[in-house]
This record gives sequence, C-alpha cells and structure tokens, in this order.
Amino acid sequence: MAPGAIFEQPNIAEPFNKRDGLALEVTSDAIDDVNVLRATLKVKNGTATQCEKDIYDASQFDSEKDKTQFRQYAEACDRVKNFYREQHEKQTVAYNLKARNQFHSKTRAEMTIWEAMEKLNTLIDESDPDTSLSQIEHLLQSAEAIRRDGKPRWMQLTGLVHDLGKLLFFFDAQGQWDVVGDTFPVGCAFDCRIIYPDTFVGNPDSSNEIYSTEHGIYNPGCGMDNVMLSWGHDEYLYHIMKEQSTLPDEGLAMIRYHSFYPWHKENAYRWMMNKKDERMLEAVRAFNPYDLYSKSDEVPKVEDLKDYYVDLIDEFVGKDKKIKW
Ligand SMILES: O[C@H]1[C@H](O)[C@@H](O)[C@H](O)[C@@H](O)[C@H]1O
Ligand SMILES: [Fe+2]
Repeated sequence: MAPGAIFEQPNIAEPFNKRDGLALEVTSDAIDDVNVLRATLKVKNGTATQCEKDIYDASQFDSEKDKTQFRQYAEACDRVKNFYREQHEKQTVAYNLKARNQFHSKTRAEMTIWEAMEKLNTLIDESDPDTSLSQIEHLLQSAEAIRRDGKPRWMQLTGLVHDLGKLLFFFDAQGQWDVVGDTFPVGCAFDCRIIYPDTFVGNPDSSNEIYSTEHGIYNPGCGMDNVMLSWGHDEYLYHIMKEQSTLPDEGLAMIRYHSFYPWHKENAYRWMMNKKDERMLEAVRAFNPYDLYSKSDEVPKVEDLKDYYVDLIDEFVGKDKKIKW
C-alpha cells in the first residue's frame, strides 16, 4: 500500500465516519485549551475585563432606591389617566389584527439603530408616570445600569434598544395609545390586575360573548407565542429584532414582554404559558429593574457613550447595518 494511503489525508469526499468524529473532538479540545491559555494571559497582562454576571443574579445598581416611589398610578397626573382610558377602550381584537397585517405589509424606513434612537428623541411617553426624559436618555440609562452591574453584552444591547419600537409613533400609529403603555392580551377577559381595570367597560370586546370569557379564543397552555398582546412598541420591535439581530431568545422576550406588567409583576395570565414561557418569565423579571428603576439615575451624556454603544450594535446587528423598520 502506498504510504499516502495509510496516513490521514482529510477525507472530504467520504461520508462522515468515526475517525472524522474523533478528529473533530481533538480539534475542539485544542480550541478549548487555546481559549483557556488566552484567558490566563489576559489575567496576567491585566487586560481581563470584569467577569460577566449571570443575568439572573439580582440587580445591584438599585439597592439603595425606594422602589415604592415608582408606578404610583393612583396618584398619577391626568395625562397618564387619560392615556390609559383611551388605550383600554381602543385596543380590541379587530384593531390588533389590522395592526399586525399592516406591520407585515411594508418597510416603513431604513435606519441604523443609532439613527433610530436619535429620531425617537423627541417623543415623550404620555403613559409614563416616572420619567419625562427623552427616550434616548431612558434607553441609555437602562443600558448603563445593566453594564454597571456587569451583565452580558447582549443584555446591555437589549437595554439600549428595548423601547425603540416607539418609533411606530412616527409611522402608522393612531396616537400614543397604540404605541406605549403596559400591555395585556386581547381575545380573552381583561384581568383586574391590569392598571385602571375599570376603564375596560368602554372596550367593545368586554361585552363580546367569547372575548369576555376567561380563556376567550385561547386554550390553557397554548403558549404566549400564540397569544395576541395589545399592539404597541414591544410587539413591533420584537419582530424587527428577531429577524434582524442575533439577540438570544431571552433578549427577545425581554423586548416583547417588558410592558406586560400584569404578567411579569402581578402573576396574571399564567394559564396561557407553556414550558418556554416559564423560562422567559424569569428573563423578563431579571430585566425589569433596569428598565424601571434606572429612571431615577443621573441623565447620561449621550456623546460620551456613543462609541461604546455603536460597537455593541455592530456586534449583534451588523456593522453600520440599516435596519428595515
Ligand atoms: O409607561 C411605560 C412605558 O410606555 C414603557 O415603555 C413600558 O414598557 C411600560 O410598561 C409603561 O409603564
Ligand atoms: Fe417600554
């Protein structure tokens, strides 16, 4: 036998066999070794960054804050109360179907994430009793709190973009009622743990024979991917980021459900969850303090932070990538 036939030439044309599997394992072990060596070197050189904290570790940045000062809807100003009355009367199944259809029917704009943040800067959220800062400042406050607590880079990016869906206001929205505010499912009974529950009497779905029953059009355990949440910035941005970023499922859930307070804070609507939703609930809860309690942090200096965050955007969205909004 010719010597060349005995020793391993990579066997590309042959189907996968045991020997290729072994070689793969050896290669992957070697890669692990190199990574360990690199990490050791970094520590020696003093260039190692702070070790990433697990996303489920309790938030630290807010440990001194008085949490009772947030989300005080009973004492909120008329702007907030009027907002929710309108939203609760107009978010119906019929409107939801229409809005979803419209969303899938076109591209509204092409902009980078940073350009979108700048565009959003003029919007002041009428539903929010806790901040009257501009949106770019709120986004940076959330991202900075996540970063300060040493959480992973993908979670920092999630904080940075989580409210960018409010861009909808400049496109197809009918007002702020179909863009901002807490969310809730449509197609089944409105739970009394939603803020200002009495205002749902004016919603035609409240007297619909099917939509007004506890489970409505859904089956218990159907999974939240199959539920229509009220239409707004969360749902819109979720679809955009799912298609156009590499954020993990947990990041996408943080975006999609961050305003679903009746669920992640009040434990309502648990009957609709499946196994995956149980995991996602923990992720959304881990994210919530960074959204809510960072609102009382100092106002960030946008220009000082831009370079850091543009790098982060490049990493998970693509370099200078124009998102199709
Ligand atoms: O008023 C706010 C605001 O619109 C937020 O973006 C949303 O996430 C919250 O749920 C809500 O309370
Ligand atoms: Fe939000």
